Amino acid sequence: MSDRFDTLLLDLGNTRLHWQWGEQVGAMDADATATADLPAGTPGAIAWSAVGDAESLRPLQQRYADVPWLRCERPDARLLPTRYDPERLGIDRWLGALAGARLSADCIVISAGTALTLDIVHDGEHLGGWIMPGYRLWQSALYGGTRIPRAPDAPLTDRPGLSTGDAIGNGWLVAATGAVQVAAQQLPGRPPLLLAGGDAELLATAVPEAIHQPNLVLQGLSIWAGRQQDRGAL
Ligand SMILES: Nc1ncnc2c1ncn2[C@@H]1O[C@H](COP(=O)(O)OP(=O)(O)O)[C@@H](O)[C@H]1O
Ligand SMILES: CC(C)(COP(=O)(O)O)[C@@H](O)C(=O)NCCC(=O)O
Repeated sequence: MSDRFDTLLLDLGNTRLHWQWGEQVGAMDADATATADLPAGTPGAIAWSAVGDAESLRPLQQRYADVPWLRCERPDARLLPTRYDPERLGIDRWLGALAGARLSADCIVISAGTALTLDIVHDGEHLGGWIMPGYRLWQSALYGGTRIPRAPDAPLTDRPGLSTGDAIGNGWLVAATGAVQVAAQQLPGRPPLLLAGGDAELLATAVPEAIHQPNLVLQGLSIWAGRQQDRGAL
C-alpha cells in the first residue's frame, strides 16, 4: 500500500495534464507527455482522472508500467453526492466540487479552463452547474464560425469594446462575470467563489472576491485517492 505522498496524481484535461506528487505540482501540454518533466524516481501508485479518452497518457503508462494505476472515473456519492447525471458529469467538475465542499459546505466552483464551468455546492451536495466556452474556445468559435478577420488579443476589461480584439475578449469576460453572478445567486448569503483553471487570472480581474484555488481538481483527486487507500484499493 502506498502512502499519500508516494502517490502521483494526474488529471488530464482537454488542453493540459496537471500533476501533483507530494508537495510538487505542475502542468504540461496534454500532447507533450512523452517528454514529461516529472520529478525523478518512481511513485508507489498513480491515481488519475481524465475527461474523455486517455490516449495522451500512454507514454506515462509505459514509463510507470510497474506501478498500480487507479482511475477516478465517476462520481462517488459517498464522498460527494450530485443531482447531475453522474454518467455525464465531467470527472474534473466533480473532483473540483469535492475539493470545494471540503473547503466550504456551500460554494461556487468556477473553472476557467478549456471550457468555463460553474458548479454549485450546497450543504455538501453538488446541485449542478453550467458549461460555457473558455476564453480560447470563445475566440476560436467566433473567428472560426464567422468571417471576422483575426485581430490581436487585447487586455480584458468589462468596458464596451472599441476594436475586434477587445470586443471579443471583453465579450467573454462579461459573459463569464454574468454567469458567476447568476451562479452566486443560487445560494443564500455570499458563498465563497472558488476559482481554478488556466485562465483563472483573466477572470479574477472581473471577480475580485473570488478565491484562487489553482489546484482544486488535484485536491479533489487527493481526497479520492485517500479514500481508496483507506479501503485498501491503492
Ligand atoms: N501555459 C499554458 N499552456 C496552455 N494553456 C494555458 C497556459 N496558461 C494558461 N493557459 C490557458 O488555460 C487554458 C487551459 O486551462 P487548464 O485548466 O490548464 O486546462 P484543462 O482544460 O486541460 O484542464 C487554455 O485554454 C489557455 O487559455
Ligand atoms: C466541461 C468539460 C469539457 C471541462 O473540461 P476542461 O475545460 O476542464 O478540460 C469536462 O468537464 C467534460 O467533458 N464534461 C462532460 C460533460 C458534462 O460535464 O456534462
